[in-house]
Amino acid sequence: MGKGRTTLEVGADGVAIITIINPPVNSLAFDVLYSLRDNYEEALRRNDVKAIVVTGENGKFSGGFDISGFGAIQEGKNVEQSKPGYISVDILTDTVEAARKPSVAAIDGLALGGGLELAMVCHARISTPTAQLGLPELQLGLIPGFGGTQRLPRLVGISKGLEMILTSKPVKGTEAHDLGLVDAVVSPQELISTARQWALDILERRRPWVASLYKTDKLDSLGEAREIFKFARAQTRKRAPNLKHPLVCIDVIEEGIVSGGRAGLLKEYHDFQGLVHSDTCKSLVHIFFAQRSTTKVPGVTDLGLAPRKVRKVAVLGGGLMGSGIATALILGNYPVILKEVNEKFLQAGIGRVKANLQSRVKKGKMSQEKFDKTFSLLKGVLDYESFKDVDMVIEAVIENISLKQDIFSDLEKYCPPHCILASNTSTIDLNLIGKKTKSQDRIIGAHFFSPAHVMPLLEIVRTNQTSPQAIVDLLDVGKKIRKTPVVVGNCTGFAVNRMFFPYTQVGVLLIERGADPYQIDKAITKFGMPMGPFRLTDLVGFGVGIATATQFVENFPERTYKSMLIHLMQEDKRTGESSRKGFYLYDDRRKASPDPELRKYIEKSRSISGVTIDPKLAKLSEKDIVEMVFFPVVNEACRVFAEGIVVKAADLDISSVMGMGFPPYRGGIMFWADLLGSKYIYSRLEEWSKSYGEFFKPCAFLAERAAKGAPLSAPVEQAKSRL
Ligand SMILES: C[C@H](O)CC(=O)SCCNC(=O)CCNC(=O)[C@H](O)C(C)(C)COP(=O)(O)OP(=O)(O)OC[C@H]1O[C@@H](n2cnc3c(N)ncnc32)[C@H](O)[C@@H]1OP(=O)(O)O
Repeated sequence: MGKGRTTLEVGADGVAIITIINPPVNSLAFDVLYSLRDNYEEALRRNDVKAIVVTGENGKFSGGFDISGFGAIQEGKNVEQSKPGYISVDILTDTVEAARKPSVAAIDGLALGGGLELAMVCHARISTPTAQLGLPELQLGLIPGFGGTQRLPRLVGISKGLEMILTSKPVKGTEAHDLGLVDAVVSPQELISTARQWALDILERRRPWVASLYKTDKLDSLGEAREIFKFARAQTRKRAPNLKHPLVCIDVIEEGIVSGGRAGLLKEYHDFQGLVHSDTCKSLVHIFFAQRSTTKVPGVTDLGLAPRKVRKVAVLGGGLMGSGIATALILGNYPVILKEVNEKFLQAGIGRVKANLQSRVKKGKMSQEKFDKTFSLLKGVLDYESFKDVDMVIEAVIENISLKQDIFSDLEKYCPPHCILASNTSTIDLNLIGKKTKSQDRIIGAHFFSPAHVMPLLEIVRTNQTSPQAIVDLLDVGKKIRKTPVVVGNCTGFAVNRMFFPYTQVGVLLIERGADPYQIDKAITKFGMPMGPFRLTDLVGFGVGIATATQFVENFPERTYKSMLIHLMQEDKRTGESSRKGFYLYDDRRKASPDPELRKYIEKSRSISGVTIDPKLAKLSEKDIVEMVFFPVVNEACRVFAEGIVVKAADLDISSVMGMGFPPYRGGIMFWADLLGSKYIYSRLEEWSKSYGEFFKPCAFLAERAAKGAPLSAPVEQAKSRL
């Protein structure tokens, strides 16, 4: 705290350079903003200053408002509250933009959120070609709060401005130039000198002196603008039906277009204040930091170990997972050797990797040149000959213990002694996999989610013997291939599959007792999940579903729900989406529709389970459905946390969001649960366990936290010490 500031340096040419200094991203904390104000006032006062250039230290303009400062605002601690719109109106608009000395922003690296808003207040912007410029505030459940809703549409037009804000996607300096957001693009070496000269040129009227808030040339007529807003609202409602803040944002932009930029600024300030206190904002800010904290593992990443360089990776198995992993690795610029057992399988694997890359080319996400370069990083092999210089192996063969044991013992022979030996297993104990080797310290799980080149999560599974160095190395590789790695302990299902096994099981329990499967899926997707439990089971396929469920039934017999429903359907050659029949019927375009036939399977499995219809379950409210489906998930998440499978509750939040599609704007499973309260969740589970059995029984950890009224996400030690 208190490390952020700006500096002022006045050159012989009369240009004052104000530099933002607040590592690592020069975020605009309150101390930085007040320092900026003081420097500005000084520059405006001093006779030797004719013009001003604003820039950021270390090649980064600014990553925006200091996100860690939102906590203080939420608690009502900031000074800004005393004067509405103080920063946006008093400092940025009435001091910087209205100054009688011109300002130019010199942008390198990034100008995001408040950073870009500060740049837009300046009278011109010079950028490097690769700088990232954008307003990503909506990703935090907010709207731009320093005038971005007003100035961006005035600089780039309403449609483009809306698009940039609603998608939160930044543009590069070159595109920003084409859009009119920046005035010139130059190399980093020329940035400051060009900005200096530009500022003097503005002063001497050789360049236009533009106050963006009053710019109108890019604005559409009022009638056209209203149409654009109408369309944007309809799109937004469809894309994000549970979110209010994108609609608030459109209202704020519209206010400025209808009533003028200053009125827009005031509405922006007012609405921003409301949103910053919303659960959505709290949840998304939590996710922002939780995602960045997964790589901070006590006892591992605090030992001062540097990741070793991984020059070459071998992937064993070219099936769906192996080829996806190989794709992710070559996309991250790692040379990969893909090993298969015969030429046919090898060619199929290489073909899959190629298809994965080609689909990027087709979607315009990758150039042909980049495709050629990336694909050339892949080499197929049939033996271990070329394994002598690999630094990491990721095994992704079928789930067969003895096969994997043999493979790992071969790997120990053929790979160099420092090589990390990773397995992508999702079910087999890593200690068993490494049983025939003496390399337990370098055996580690690298659990990717399918499709591995798309899904963002990577579970890094450590055993009691995995060395911290191996974990640090895999964390680094994970980051380089753009995954969010979560370090987890070795147990059935690890974090994601373990906490989510009740998700599908509870669905079956409920429909056997009379609940409607389609109503359940509807309520769950309305809550924000990409799919309800039944649609998901269809997608995964009944074969995989039964195999996974068997693991959990064997390991946790007391709390798994045993039903014959899926088996009965499978016997009738219904295997889910791939057979076009599961809980739903599927047409040629994978569109799912309810199947009246389902009833007969449910009736049969009901009688095998020996349960009866409970009329209460036939008319569950949406709220009840959500709670009955997710509280057992919370219960299992509590067990995972209490057992130390993850080091902090936030890791479960990230695992649930990135591994299962839990809505990020609800903050992840544990954060969401804490908003509802441990007592409430406990009491509901307790009540259901009396009516519907052990499946719902709250675990000891949950009972303990509920008894104390303590949050579920409080650190485990801390909770224990309170006992
Ligand atoms: C009023 C205004 O309109 C409101 C706002 O401005 S809201 C803020 C808008 N800005 C943003 O949303 C940008 C958020 N940041 C990012 O997207 C990315 O961090 C980035 C693109 C700037 C950099 O990405 P990358 O290089 O991958 O580094 P990343 O690991 O994300 O961040 C580096 C560190 O900076 C921190 N950080 C990044 N942006 C920050 C911010 N705006 N405030 C506080 N900390 C920030 C991260 O927490 C991380 O800290 P750590 O090392 O202790 O974990």
